[in-house]
Amino acid sequence: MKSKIDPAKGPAMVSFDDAFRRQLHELFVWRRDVRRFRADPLPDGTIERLIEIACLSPSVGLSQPWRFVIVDDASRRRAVIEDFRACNADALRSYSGERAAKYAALKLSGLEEAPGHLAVFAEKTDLIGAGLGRATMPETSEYSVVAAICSMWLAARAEGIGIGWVSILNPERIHDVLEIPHSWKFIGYLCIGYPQTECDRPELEQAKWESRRGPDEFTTRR
Ligand SMILES: Cc1cc2c(cc1C)N(C[C@H](O)[C@H](O)[C@H](O)COP(=O)(O)O)c1[nH]c(=O)[nH]c(=O)c1N2
Repeated sequence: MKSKIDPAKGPAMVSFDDAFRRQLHELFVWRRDVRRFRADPLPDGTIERLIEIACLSPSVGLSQPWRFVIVDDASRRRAVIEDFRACNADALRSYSGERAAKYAALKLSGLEEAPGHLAVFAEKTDLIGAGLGRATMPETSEYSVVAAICSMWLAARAEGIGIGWVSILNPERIHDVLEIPHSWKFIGYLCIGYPQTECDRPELEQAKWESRRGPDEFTTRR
């Protein structure tokens, strides 16, 4: 990718004002994990553009370990949906009583309706970055890919597009269905499309499964 720096003028400066910062905060508040999609298709090139943004994300040693697989093929999509149904049924069996009833009522993927399907992997063996930063923490490859997904998630929301992350899947089955090299680790399966509704609260909170807690609960000082 070409740098935007003009060698004659030096690096371009960019700054962000208060109005932008307020809007950015709204973007964080209104980004949602979306499971309910409208049927409208995504304009051509949308997923490719979101991938381009994801590729601007930080990565350990600049290793860019993200690998994206746009899943268009109907039979592969069906196989992913079947795998989700099987894994979700297994997950339901792990709960009992009121929790089980609540779990059964949740909608935990938009796989059937979403116009876009994107599987995301981390390449663990590639030499890009020459191993910098990974020697003691090889899992930083996966962290880098999660960072890329988060960038894409926010960028999509900024243009009214919803993303839903599906992890109720068997990674080995996803590898088989999509014919993925063994060195790629499955990170997540994303449903992409226009959301039916907008909300500033997580759907799991609305369903009284869990609530978003304040930062004090997760922050300490040493
Ligand atoms: C790694 C990972 C994996 C999953 C998720 C997220 C992440 C980060 N989430 C979405 C999750 O439920 C959601 O982010 C939280 O409930 C908070 O809601 P908002 O994202 O703020 O709308 C998610 N949601 C879902 O319906 N099915 C799923 O399989 C998963 N899996």
